[in-house]
Amino acid sequence: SLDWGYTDDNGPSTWAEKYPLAAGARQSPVDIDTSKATSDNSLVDREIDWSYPSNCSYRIVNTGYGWRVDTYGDDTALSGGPLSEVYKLEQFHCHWGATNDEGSEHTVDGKSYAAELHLVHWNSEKYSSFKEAASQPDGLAVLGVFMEIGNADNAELEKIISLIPKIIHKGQDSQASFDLDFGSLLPESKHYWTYLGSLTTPPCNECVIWTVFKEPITISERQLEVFRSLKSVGEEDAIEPEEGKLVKNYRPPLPLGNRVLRECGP
Ligand SMILES: CC[C@H](CNC(=O)c1ccc(S(N)(=O)=O)cc1)c1ccc2[nH]ccc2c1
Ligand SMILES: [Zn+2]
Repeated sequence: SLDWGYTDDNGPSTWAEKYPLAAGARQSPVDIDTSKATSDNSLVDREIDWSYPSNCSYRIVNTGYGWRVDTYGDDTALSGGPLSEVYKLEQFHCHWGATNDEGSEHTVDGKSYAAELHLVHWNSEKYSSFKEAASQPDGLAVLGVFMEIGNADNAELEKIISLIPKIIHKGQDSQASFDLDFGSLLPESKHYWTYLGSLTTPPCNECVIWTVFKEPITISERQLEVFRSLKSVGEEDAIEPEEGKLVKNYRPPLPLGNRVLRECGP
């Protein structure tokens, strides 16, 4: 069985047994209590700036915990906002729930969204590899984008969704350099919250500067169902067809504690 996962016997409440960092004081996700967010001048008009060439995505893989698109970071850049250096895009992935009233990892005043997209970057100015950066307090920068159910398909997401039938089982991947307009995967408004946190999956390293956009993007119910058709087990694991489906892969919020939650944007 999986070392960790999202079922009752290996889910988030059990992670600290094997991954002690999961019990730390700087864990993610958190509930964004908007009354606690400070819009101090430290971020005033320090908008977050990103630049991604449309051909930087080269592979989609079923990690057993969801899908992940691997990217060439060379010509990508994330800077500004809470970041002091330029970070490069390493990969992006998504978290979702079994029903549409749950699924995001961060919540806003207790409200969950149907899913949450994570664009994972690393501090290539200070560190020499993603893995090294993942062991540093300012090593990674993750952009969180809420996804809510809309009537129309999200055309950019459809390019990813059309590849999912090729990676139904854990470990399968598809080398597809697909053209993606990241602009459509990010909200129009650059209004965001930011705080210091962690990876939301084991080993839960406390190495992430989180930036969560306030404005959600939309995804259709059909597209979300395709995410839920992924399996957490390999092709060789002979199990019942309905078993092993990745119907949910989100970690519920952890206490913000005495961390500062900053807000920026119009
Ligand atoms: C250090 C962990 C890392 C694997 N995990 C991740 O890269 C990762 C990235 C983002 C998020 S989220 N949901 O917060 O955005 C969660 C996990 C990782 C990277 C390289 C490694 N080499 C050997 C082991 C190993 C583990
Ligand atoms: Zn994530």
